[in-house]
Amino acid sequence: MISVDEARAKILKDIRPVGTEVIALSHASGRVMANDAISRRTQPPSDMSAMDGFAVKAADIVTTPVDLKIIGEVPAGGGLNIEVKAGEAVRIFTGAPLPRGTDTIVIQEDTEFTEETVTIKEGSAKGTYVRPAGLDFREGDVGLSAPKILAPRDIGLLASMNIPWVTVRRKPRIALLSTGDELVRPGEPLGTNQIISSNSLLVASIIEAAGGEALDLGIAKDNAESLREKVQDAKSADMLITLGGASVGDHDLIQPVLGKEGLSVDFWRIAMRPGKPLIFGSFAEIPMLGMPGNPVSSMICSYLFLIPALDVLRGLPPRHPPRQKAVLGHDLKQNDRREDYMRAQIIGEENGLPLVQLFSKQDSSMLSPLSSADCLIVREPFAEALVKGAEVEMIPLTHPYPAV
Ligand SMILES: Nc1nc2c(c(=O)[nH]1)N[C@H]1C(S)=C(S)[C@@H](COP(=O)(O)OP(=O)(O)OC[C@H]3O[C@@H](n4cnc5c(N)ncnc54)[C@H](O)[C@@H]3O)O[C@H]1N2
Ligand code: MOO
Repeated sequence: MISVDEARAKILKDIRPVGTEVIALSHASGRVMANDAISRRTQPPSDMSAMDGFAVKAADIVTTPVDLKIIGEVPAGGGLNIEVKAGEAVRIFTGAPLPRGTDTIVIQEDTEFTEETVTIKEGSAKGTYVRPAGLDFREGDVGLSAPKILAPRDIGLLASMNIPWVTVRRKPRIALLSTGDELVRPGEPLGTNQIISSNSLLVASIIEAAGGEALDLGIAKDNAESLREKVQDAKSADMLITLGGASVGDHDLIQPVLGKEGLSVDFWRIAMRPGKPLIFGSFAEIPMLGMPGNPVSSMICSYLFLIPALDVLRGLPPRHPPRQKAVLGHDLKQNDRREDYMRAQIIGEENGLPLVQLFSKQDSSMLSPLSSADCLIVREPFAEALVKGAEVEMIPLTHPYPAV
């Protein structure tokens, strides 16, 4: 058995970013921009007013009150081709360009005005409420550097830079193949002793949350023909994930059957719990993760290995699940040789840290405690027994890692 860190390094070493595509900016939120964004315009394009009021010369309003002659009006998007002279002012609105000769805005609340004349009641320093040309960015500026996951505010910036199309990484296509005679899809007729294939939807949801596209290849029966037939559709994907059949039982067919179909195994079995029988290799020249069938095992393997693999496929640096300190709400016995990822709830706070309580049952088949867990408590191999109040490492099951 290899360690979790070795497994992660081996998986990430073999994965390469997928290709790019050009898409409309309106569809680019959450996608990974693959080329730097260079601004196609200057913003603001000229000196602009930040307020509704009057454009004046600062030199005219050093002493107040003072009366100025109104010689015109300029709205946002408008323009006034005149030169403002001493003793003159222009009615102006937010977002409008400053007329030539003016350098300061007086907000209308600080004035009294008729059609012809404005009385400036309070002076303001030169440049007040003026947004100078290029305040935000200039044509030719690198607005955003690639690679970058485009957030809604980035979409706003690119739009303002007049970039209607962006080059992004394709969404990595991840084929998901469930295996097992006992499995049926949710909502389908259920035979005696059959269960629902929950893993494929669970893992597909993680893939979607982490920026990929899941291709559900369905459920292969526990026989060679069914597995061989169903796995063919994986060949158009960027990565294959099999669910179940990874262990040593007579019906665990992933290695014996796919081995004859070109599966080359890099490693099998990790010193971790749950997730021990994870297989990593390549199938039809695409990376393949053979996840254990127990639902919690496939979720934790996805969290530790699949999400970073998706990062690399998307051309991003791979993330580690975020870790933080927590305080144990009870004693905990020593650990064996497998690194343990234990489901727990946050029940309060102690010394400024979350106080955690592990679920009494840690069976890797159990989805109810997984669903109500707030975090995973990580225990190193051979960790010593701990008493209530001891510090432990925890992985919160929340953002910024995709919440699962
Ligand atoms: N003799 C040994 N037996 C087992 C070992 C071992 O080392 N020696 N490892 C155990 C561990 S740990 C795990 S984890 C499981 C993994 O087994 P497989 O990957 O072969 O998975 P299956 O046997 O196919 O299924 C295990 C369990 O999960 C259920 N399952 C499978 N697929 C799904 C699905 N898509 N949705 C929901 N549930 C699923 C399946 O019905 C089984 O109950 O092996 C241990 N055994
Ligand atoms: O290692 Mo298995 O994944 O515990 O149940």
